Amino acid sequence: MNAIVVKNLEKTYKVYQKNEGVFASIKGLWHRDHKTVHAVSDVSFTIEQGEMVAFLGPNGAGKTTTLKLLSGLIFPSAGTATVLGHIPWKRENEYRRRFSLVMGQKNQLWWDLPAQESFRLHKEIYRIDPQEYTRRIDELTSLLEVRHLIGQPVRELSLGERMRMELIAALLHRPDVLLLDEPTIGLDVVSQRRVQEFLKYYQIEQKTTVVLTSHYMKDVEALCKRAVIINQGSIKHDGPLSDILDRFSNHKIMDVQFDGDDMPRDFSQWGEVIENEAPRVKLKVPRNKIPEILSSLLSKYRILDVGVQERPLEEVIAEVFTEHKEDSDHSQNAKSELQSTTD
Ligand SMILES: Nc1ncnc2c1ncn2[C@@H]1O[C@H](COP(=O)(O)OP(=O)(O)OP(=O)(O)O)[C@@H](O)[C@H]1O
Repeated sequence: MNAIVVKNLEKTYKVYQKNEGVFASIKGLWHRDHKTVHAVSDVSFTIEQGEMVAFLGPNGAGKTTTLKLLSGLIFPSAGTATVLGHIPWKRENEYRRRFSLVMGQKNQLWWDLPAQESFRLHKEIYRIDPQEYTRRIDELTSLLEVRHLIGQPVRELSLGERMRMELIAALLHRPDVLLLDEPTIGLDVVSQRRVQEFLKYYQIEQKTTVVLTSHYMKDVEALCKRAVIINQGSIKHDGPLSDILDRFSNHKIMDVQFDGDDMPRDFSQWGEVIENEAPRVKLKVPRNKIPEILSSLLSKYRILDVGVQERPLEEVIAEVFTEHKEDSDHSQNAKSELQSTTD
């Protein structure tokens, strides 16, 4: 059953353009120039109940805007979306009780008070039974290892501790849908790992539907099987995470261990050297040429060991983003060229 259904969703903003100079400022009093920003244009996807999906894209791609639309914080310019059968921007109380939005860059807890005061407020807002509340606080604080910190003002907590408190506040009412916008941003590797492990455990236990945006591919690899890639407001890929490597990476990494000095000086005919710690070399090789390269190397050199790996997801995704940016830059250039020839 689908938990989230998004169809042709659009969000445009009209942004005031202020030109430089005194004259332009005075002119701006009478006449204002505007430009239209297409934060999200024609986005469609569905997410099944209990699925955990990565929502990926470069800066400014439209991820946060989509999550804000799904939370009902903003209204769309066009299109529809339902989350658990509710239209988010109708802001029905029943819907508010069933989802949570966590933004890594925004503090939702009271800064000067201990986290437990914010938790108590959530208890009242969501009308959580007192016994159930105590049970959930116990469970969440011990899973996230912050039980000893709930009496300390939030401003005194480290970023990682605060983020864990934010997650507790978001999960106290047991939402069926959890929207996570960069939940591990700025955290050190240990805190990131802790948050990942917690989310993995919690999602399996509670079967919560989760949409996760993260620039940190370790989060994505650890937590999600499916990825939706958005760039410049529209969806570029939607499918299993493993497909991204198949679809977008034409290369693999070949790790070759030569026998002592019996190795080539120049590898250019086989591939690009990624790492050379002679007698061990890592080569980026075309995916479809692996058997050919291997037999060529084996026929010329004594090789002790060979391994073939996928390229790091991080690298491939970064390339996908750049490719789409270049595509769009090219089409933009083509459009302006066309414009100038037709003018
Ligand atoms: N309130 C707003 N007014 C005008 N433009 C906006 C507004 N909110 C977002 N935008 C623009 O919409 C586009 C998408 O922004 P959004 O915050 O959704 O991107 P994002 O994918 O979340 O990026 P990041 O990874 O940097 O957080 C950007 O170009 C941004 O400048």
